[in-house]
Amino acid sequence: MNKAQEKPIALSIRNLVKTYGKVAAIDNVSLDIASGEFLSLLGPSGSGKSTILMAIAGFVTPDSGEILLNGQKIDALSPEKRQFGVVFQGYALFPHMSVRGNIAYPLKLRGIKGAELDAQVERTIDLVHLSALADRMPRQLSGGQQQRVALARALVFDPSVVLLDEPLSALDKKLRAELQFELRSLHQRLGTTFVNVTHDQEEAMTMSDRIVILRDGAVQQIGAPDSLYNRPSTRFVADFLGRANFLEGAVSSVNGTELKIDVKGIAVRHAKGKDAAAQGEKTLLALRPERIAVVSPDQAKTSLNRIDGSVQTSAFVGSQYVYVIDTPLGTIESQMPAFEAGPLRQPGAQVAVTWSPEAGVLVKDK
Ligand SMILES: Nc1ncnc2c1ncn2[C@@H]1O[C@H](COP(=O)(O)OP(=O)(O)OP(=O)(O)O)[C@@H](O)[C@H]1O
Repeated sequence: MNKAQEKPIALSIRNLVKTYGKVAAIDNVSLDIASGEFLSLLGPSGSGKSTILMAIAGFVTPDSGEILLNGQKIDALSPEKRQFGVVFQGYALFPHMSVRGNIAYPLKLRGIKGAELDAQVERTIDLVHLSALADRMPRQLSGGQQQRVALARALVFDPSVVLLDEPLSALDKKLRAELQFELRSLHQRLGTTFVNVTHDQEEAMTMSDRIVILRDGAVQQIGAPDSLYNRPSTRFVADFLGRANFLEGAVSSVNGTELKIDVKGIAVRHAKGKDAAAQGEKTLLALRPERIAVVSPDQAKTSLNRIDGSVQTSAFVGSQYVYVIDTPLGTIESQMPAFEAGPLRQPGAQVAVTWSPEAGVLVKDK
């Protein structure tokens, strides 16, 4: 059980279904979101992320199932009555109001005035680092600054839950990375419950306490970023969250701690860990590229799996070398820290590919 799960449940989704014609946009989804948790819904285009978020917000009416906030059903409440903070792509800033005016608006709607209004607005402006820009109009702001205003507008009235739909997708890569970190830091200071929709795996991993992986409207796997990354249960999850090499084979022998897997006639050692598999069983081994080293054939340690091969493609990408190696097991991708790996090996170089029996994880082929 992770830390977030020990906290009280803020939002519960039970058996939610929403179909459009023959498409199940939400296919029987159940989820508990802990109070103070940052949860991301992650999946490819069309997997149902936005529809789930819109159902939570109250803009989409589910066919069946229920949504509870702090144990109370909210299905019949209008979006305004749910009192969530929202940052959606379509929710633009009011162009005729200054930054301060935009941020004050939700408080004015709620009848807050005078010194209380001013104090809450200033506190929120500080929180998102907009003090120097508070009197500007939206058109005088960059994309990232506008996103900060939108976030401040969603936070200013202290909502218990904030819903974010691809809040950073319009920004360039560097700014997106900065704001991901800022949002994470903001969340860690505030302890508000956040539900975030994204199709960007890095963004989900950076910001979230837990990630829900969706496919065709259904939940594939839920977990903390590290547990999903290190222990994906299916090929789809391993492939969607990061990169992976997949080796198909069958168990040729089992001892106390290790399996031997026959992959194209080659014995691959795999430390069982939590993976149980019986002799003869078909297996799919997922191996992250950064767990695979490319070394000179004479350097390979005997304690590791070791396959000879030749470099097909190599690239230097700043912190890492990326290799694609032709081997009798098929092509294998490796990523190695560049600072300790010597010079980049060129296409055609004869090498050995090595990895520890602990490096891989058995996944279901779906
Ligand atoms: N109003 C609608 N009418 C008909 N079909 C819809 C409607 N809204 C969503 N869908 C369908 O439901 C499925 C899920 O859509 P949804 O927008 O929730 O996916 P998503 O994961 O958010 O995708 P994206 O990342 O592209 O925004 C898709 O097949 C989509 O075409």
